[in-house]
Amino acid sequence: MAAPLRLGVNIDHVATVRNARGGTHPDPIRAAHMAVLAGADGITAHLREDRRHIRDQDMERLKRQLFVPLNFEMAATDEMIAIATRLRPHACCLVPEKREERTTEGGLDIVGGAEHLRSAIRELKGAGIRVSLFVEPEREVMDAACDLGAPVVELHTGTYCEAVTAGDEARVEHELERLRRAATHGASIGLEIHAGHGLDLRSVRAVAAIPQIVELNIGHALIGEAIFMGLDEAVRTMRAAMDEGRMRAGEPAGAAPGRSLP
Ligand SMILES: CC(=O)[C@@H](O)[C@H](O)COP(=O)(O)O
Ligand SMILES: NCC(=O)COP(=O)(O)O
Repeated sequence: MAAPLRLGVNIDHVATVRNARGGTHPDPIRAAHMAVLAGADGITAHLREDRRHIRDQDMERLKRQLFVPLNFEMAATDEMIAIATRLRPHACCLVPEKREERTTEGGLDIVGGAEHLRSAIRELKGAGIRVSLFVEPEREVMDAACDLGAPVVELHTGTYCEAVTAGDEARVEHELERLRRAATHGASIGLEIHAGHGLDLRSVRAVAAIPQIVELNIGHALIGEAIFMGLDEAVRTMRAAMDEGRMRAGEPAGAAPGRSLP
């Protein structure tokens, strides 16, 4: 039987709206608390090098105030590693970052960047942080992540989500199959499998149905829906869609709200 499926709510874009006016409203930490009350199992925040949304103080406050696991997304730079090892969040997800990009454009280059990543992983693990690598859903990438000593991978779902948005059924099936194969192989070699990027109410069920995936991290679509239905309702609706996807595959519903991560 598959493990329960956790929901990590990414609050980056609450900070995007706050920063548009340079003040303190809306507060991403208040949003994090609301998301947890609505059923989020954890909170994800990406401290980008250019601080375009989440800021250092947000990470400090999240670490101090949250009672659920904090997943700190970051590039594997010396600056970010120093911040993370001082804050000691539950988890760090290492992501590729380009200053000019609108959002994360692909998984980490874990072959070209292997030696740098290996030492970043070692340092973060040494601080007691659970490390995950944001990667493309490919078999060789799973093997390389395992070789680097990462206990967790987050499969990049962006390409699959683009196919869903385009209504291209053949591509949707192709991308889903890549995710299924990578999840199956990754779990078989001992990796914990997460997934995320671009997921919304149309795309989430099929990913939730992949039994090896134990955590989904979702942000932009949720915060966008919150404008129309409120954050509480948006999180509950997403949670219900995830559980529906999991159950369709004959698996149990998701984790109970507030359940702690391994
Ligand atoms: C790694 C990932 O898929 C997301 O967290 C993404 O990095 C979000 O970054 P933005 O919120 O800046 O789009
Ligand atoms: N790692 C993915 C994440 O945290 C959320 O990505 P998105 O839903 O904002 O695209």
